[in-house]
Amino acid sequence: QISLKHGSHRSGKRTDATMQRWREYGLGQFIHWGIYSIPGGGWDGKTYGGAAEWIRSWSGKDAPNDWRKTYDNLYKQFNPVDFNANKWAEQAKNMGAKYVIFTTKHHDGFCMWPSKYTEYTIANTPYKKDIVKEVVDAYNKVGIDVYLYFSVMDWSHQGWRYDIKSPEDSIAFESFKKFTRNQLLELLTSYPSAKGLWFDGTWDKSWVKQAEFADELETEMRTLRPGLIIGSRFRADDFGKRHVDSNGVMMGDYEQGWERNLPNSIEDVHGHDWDCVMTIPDNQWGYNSHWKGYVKTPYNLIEMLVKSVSLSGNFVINFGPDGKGNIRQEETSIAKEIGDWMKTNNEAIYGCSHADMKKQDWGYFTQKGRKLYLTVFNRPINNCLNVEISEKGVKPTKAYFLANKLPVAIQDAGKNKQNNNLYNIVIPAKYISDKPFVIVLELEESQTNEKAYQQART
Ligand SMILES: C[C@@H]1N[C@@H](c2nc3ccccc3[nH]2)[C@H](O)[C@@H]1O
Repeated sequence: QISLKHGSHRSGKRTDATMQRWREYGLGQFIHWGIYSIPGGGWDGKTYGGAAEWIRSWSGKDAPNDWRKTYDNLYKQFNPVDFNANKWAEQAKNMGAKYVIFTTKHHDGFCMWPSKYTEYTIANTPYKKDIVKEVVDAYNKVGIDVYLYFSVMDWSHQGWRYDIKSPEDSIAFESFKKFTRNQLLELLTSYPSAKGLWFDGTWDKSWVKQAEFADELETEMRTLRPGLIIGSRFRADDFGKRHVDSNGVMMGDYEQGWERNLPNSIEDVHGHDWDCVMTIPDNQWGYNSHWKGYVKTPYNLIEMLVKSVSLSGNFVINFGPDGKGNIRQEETSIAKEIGDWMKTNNEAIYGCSHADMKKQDWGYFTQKGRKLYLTVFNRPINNCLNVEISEKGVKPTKAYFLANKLPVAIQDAGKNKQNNNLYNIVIPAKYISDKPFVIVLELEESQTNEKAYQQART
């Protein structure tokens, strides 16, 4: 056990109601929208390969000439005439998202809210109005919780440094730290209904060296907003360790490392709460006019969602509106397809978590109470879903299609060395589905609970 002043201040999951609500979301929407959405990964008719929200950082042959000056003047033309936060919120509601993470400020430093601490904000654009407020109000109105994305790294601020290598760096970075704290307290004060902050841009040495400052700032924010949810990406510990501290204890309230990546087994999760944030194309968060490479289908994304919930995590799908405030057609049709699936099957997602069951090839188990939800992606040729019930002596009581409650047969599938609690759930051969479907398997009360209950009665 290494003695730490600025490591994790809690071990194990948070048990408060606010965090339990977060745990039950299942599906979230990420929105990356900012000045980078104007060029959309290209300029002067040329498109570039990198992640479009990083376009300000491109240079040389990868960017138009004199690009930095051009980029830094783009805000003067930011006027998203098609932006309608209520339309976005409606679409997210229909998709089945329970929370949204919205970019208040990305690495380029442009603020989508009228911050008092810099001129580089929405207030100084033709649009003028407070976009963060419009998004918060619209999403809250339809019952979707809002989380504010905030990039600590801020290329627009004079005091930003990638590392602190001189007294000058140190003085500059002190002004940057003051600015960052001011903006975070400003966001929490201005948007009190925001449930949490999703931090990014915290990997550079300059910030990693601020263990004490970041720890105190986190404490200050949590005091200002009791229940605030902050992930493991915000701060590093006394020795620069991120996400988990030098004693292997997770920092923050949930593991925030699953970016465009998913855990593969419950062992990868280490008992943490976690979210996975995922792009629809390969690696574009901000709007890119020319998606290159593979674009995930609705069913790729639904499988990732079900896999996330089966491993007790949340799955967050990214949308990148264009410079005029339109959500592109590809994203709109994916949202619709996912929403249609969720309307039928969301009972297998909301409030569900990992089931202690052996992973099967046909798909995934999620669980809520004594109900197991079997989401089938790979229907076996013999129509038999193998199920091994891990809880000793616990038997299934009934099985049925979630969609229409029609019963399905449960076959005892004999015994083997490791487990004598094997069953086949038999899908009727005549049942045809071109989409993933869910079978509910209800279990008896667990023996341990039952025994405890009986003892308690005596
Ligand atoms: C949620 C995502 N995090 C940002 C990001 N910047 C990175 C730099 C290096 C490696 C991964 C990165 N992800 C992406 O721009 C997006 O905002």
